Amino acid sequence: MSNKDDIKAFADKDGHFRRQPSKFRDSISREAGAHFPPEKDRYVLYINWGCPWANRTAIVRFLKGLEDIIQLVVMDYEMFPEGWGYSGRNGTMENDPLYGFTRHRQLYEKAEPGYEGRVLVPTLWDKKNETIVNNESSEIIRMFYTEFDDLLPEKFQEKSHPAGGFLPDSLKKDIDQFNEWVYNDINNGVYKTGFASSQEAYEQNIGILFKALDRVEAHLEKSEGPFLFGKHLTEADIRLYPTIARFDVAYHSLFKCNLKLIRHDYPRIDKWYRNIYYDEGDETRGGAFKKATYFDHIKYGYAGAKKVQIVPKGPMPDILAKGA
Ligand SMILES: N[C@@H](CCC(=O)N[C@@H](CS)C(=O)NCC(=O)O)C(=O)O
Repeated sequence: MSNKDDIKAFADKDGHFRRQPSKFRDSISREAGAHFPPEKDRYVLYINWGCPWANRTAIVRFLKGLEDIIQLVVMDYEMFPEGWGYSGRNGTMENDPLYGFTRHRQLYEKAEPGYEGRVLVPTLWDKKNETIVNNESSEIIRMFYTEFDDLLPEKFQEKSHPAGGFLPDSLKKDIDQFNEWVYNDINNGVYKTGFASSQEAYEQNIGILFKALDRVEAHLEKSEGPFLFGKHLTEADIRLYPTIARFDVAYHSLFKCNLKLIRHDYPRIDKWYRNIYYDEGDETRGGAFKKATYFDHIKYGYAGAKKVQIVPKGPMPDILAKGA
């Protein structure tokens, strides 16, 4: 294994972390003749509960009511020497339910013998063609919004969503623009800060990260709320949530993103976050976000990624109470 393949040695020579693009980029499509058409019991979503990118996809699977259509396989939060895998600990699977594999790399090798790229979660697997459809979360969530609608009851279809879908045409441009800086400076910004291997790279990225959080706080001040783009949940909320849910409990300590805490210093972001986490109504389809948030997996997962033996306990509680 070369240094570059080691998740714990992410930064380049100049000290800056640069994320590698995901390799598998096919699509499930409801168009006639599609190679990966939407079908019940055909696709499997592999995740762990620590990973924020995997978290988005699990959230959308719940939000769309796809639980009976797309199988979910939850691996350990621990990164083994060979990468992601199975242990049966903490409610995770004991091994791959399709093939009995103990490491996720074996699935990538089944899809592509001799595979040498990164073994990532989330992974969307096609049981019929025995291959990986896609391992890029931003694309997987968009397939989940629309491509299974013919198999879903009307209430879960995009046309029934009060805003016209999680990515409504009327907001698509604004949400795409919002996603872009949120991805660069926040979702990936925490990694650029946490995996920086020089003081200069760390200080540069932590400044960018907190400026972007200030920008979200200002955005929420102007928006009618309670969501980022108004009265209804959209992709912008789905993509920001996993990072905020990890912020105080993991990034603040383990990734040294410690200029401020969400709960103390960003009242609007914190209110937005708690509203989404605790919601059990129609907007979150009965609590999709809480169901997909496992604080212990997050804390232990990031401690493992940073090779820290002792898992920081605080701040407590993991999330402030509903009406606090
Ligand atoms: N751009 C990808 C990133 C996925 C990703 O980096 N996942 C991490 C876990 S949080 C992973 O599997 N890392 C293993 C590695 O890089 O070797 C996505 O959004 O799906």
